[in-house]
Amino acid sequence: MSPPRVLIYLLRRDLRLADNPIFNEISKTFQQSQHPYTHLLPIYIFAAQQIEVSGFLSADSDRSPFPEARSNVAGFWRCGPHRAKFLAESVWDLKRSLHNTGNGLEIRVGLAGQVIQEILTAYKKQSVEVVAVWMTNEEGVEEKREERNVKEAAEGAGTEFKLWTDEKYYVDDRDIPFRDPAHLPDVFTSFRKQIEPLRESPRRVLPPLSKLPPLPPSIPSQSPPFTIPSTLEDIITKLHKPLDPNLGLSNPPTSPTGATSAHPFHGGETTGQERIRHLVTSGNMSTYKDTRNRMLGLDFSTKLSAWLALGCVTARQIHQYLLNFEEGKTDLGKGVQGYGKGENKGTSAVRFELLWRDYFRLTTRKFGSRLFQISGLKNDTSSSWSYPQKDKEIQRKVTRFMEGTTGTGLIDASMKELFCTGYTSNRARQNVASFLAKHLGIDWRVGAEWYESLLVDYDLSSNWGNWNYVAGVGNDPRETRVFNPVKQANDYDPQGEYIKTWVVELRSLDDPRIVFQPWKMDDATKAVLKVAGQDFVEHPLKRIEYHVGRNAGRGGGRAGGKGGKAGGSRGGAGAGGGYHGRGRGDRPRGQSRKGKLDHANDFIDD
Ligand SMILES: Cc1cc2nc3c(=O)[nH]c(=O)nc-3n(C[C@H](O)[C@H](O)[C@H](O)COP(=O)(O)OP(=O)(O)OC[C@H]3O[C@@H](n4cnc5c(N)ncnc54)[C@H](O)[C@@H]3O)c2cc1C
Repeated sequence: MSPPRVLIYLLRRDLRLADNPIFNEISKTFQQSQHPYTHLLPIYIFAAQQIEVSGFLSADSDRSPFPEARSNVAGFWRCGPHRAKFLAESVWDLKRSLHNTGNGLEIRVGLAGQVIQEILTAYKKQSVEVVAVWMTNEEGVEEKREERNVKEAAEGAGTEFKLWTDEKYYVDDRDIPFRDPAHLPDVFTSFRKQIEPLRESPRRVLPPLSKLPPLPPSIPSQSPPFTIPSTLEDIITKLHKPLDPNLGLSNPPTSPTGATSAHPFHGGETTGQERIRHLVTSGNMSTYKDTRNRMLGLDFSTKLSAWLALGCVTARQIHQYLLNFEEGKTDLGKGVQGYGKGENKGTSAVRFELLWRDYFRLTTRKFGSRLFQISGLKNDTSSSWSYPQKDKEIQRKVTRFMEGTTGTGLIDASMKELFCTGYTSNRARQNVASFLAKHLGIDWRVGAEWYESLLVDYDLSSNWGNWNYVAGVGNDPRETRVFNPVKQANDYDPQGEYIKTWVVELRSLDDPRIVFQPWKMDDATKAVLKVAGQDFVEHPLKRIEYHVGRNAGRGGGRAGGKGGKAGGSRGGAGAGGGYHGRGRGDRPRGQSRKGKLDHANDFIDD
């Protein structure tokens, strides 16, 4: 038998078998009679700079050689519990799938360059030839450094290195109409127009894999002081171990009875594929345009973001499912509204949003480290942001923001939901980001870092790009845009159902206007609700000037008594006479005294 020739594939955010350019190539070449390599070693590394790995220490007395994986500005854990779990599940799902193909996946912790170097050194000692190290590229300063480090490690050992373009985006890199990232338009609409028609833009998904080479006969083990456990449950436990469950908050939100997660999903390619199929067969792809701005429930939006972020599914796979449905090419979705009838407004809107994701990724490529600077992509040094590090009062505000006790209902509900579940809707995210940056004037990066820590779907470009955008230092052409979270709650949560789900103290209120701004409740109501003395009713961080008119909520929100009666007491629609007339709050839609309000139904768009 000829000696093994090993190919190492370092997996990153490409955690899938299907539509994966590297696995596709490996499978193709393995069919040939002359194999360029005899064995394949897929490796996933929990990257110590981004995920705290001290939970993997072999003994309690061991010390991690790596600094804690905390964020730059506010010092939060960079990968909080929700994403850590989803990521571990995704890695494990791939391990299982690879195992079923006769291969497998090795899990390591550390810094990618070092881990690869150690493996190459160990193989050298055993006289095992490693023919190449392959990995896919990512945007981002750290990600690029990681690529350079792995390249150096490989080439230093005399091994070929190849950086592949992952094909997980909607428009393939080869089809973007410019090569130089500097040519990316600074306004999304201009970019979109270069790409349209969107339905024609994606490439076809890659063919299914046949066979993959086996794992090498010997595999160097994880270097001390770490040990990799052998079950998914243990991996999740180790990832969670260093994280204080309260994440540093003295009054962390707790999941209220009856509040269910909008994102109860497990990570991995298998569940990602199931989710896409569910969206097609339930008709939710077709109704997406009408439901996407909702905030409660499983299916108002696709919830595909976390799978997309880790590359468990690709945007063009989603597109392919949509095409098949629109053209009636498979039975999936047969009988559902829109089946076989071409693109509809729902499927078109999904494509539109997937292009936003591409756009933010290209923005990272264009602007590099400016994405993380307070002056943002615009290099705007004119705003004076408050820095929590320098001021106890600002720190207190940030804590209340994170705990969801600001006194603005929509913001508080979203922050509590985020903490408890790792997810909150796009509508809520826009309001939260605008509230922190524009209403509180606090360093927006603190919010971006809190999201990085907590979001199950955290994605470098989508997160930092959106925060830049909403904070007014990114590529939103409407510079002065400010979201009014009271108006937004009235428009998108007219009965206050979403807010009441997460701000449990408000559940018995029947006046949505008080739910939107609980600090407006009268003393009697505070007493009934047992909230007297609490910050969110006594000391709102912001008293936002917006009065909900008599027809509260387009969906028929009820206007209760001025004091916001609790639990079935007096105060039905219109009772008490609060909020009559066209006062300041009844300005034409989309306008406020200070800056411009967003337009009610807009996408994050042109
Ligand atoms: C302040 C802020 C931070 C955000 N951080 C992230 C993040 O870390 N990761 C992330 O994936 N998205 C982020 N988004 C974008 C968006 O909120 C989420 O993609 C979306 O809410 C995820 O839910 P969904 O999959 O149901 O989205 P859907 O509404 O079903 O959209 C379909 C897909 O399109 C993409 N998409 C939709 N809206 C956007 C957008 N505005 N920007 C980029 N891609 C988009 C996502 O991949 C999403 O899965 C952020 C938005 C804001 C305002």
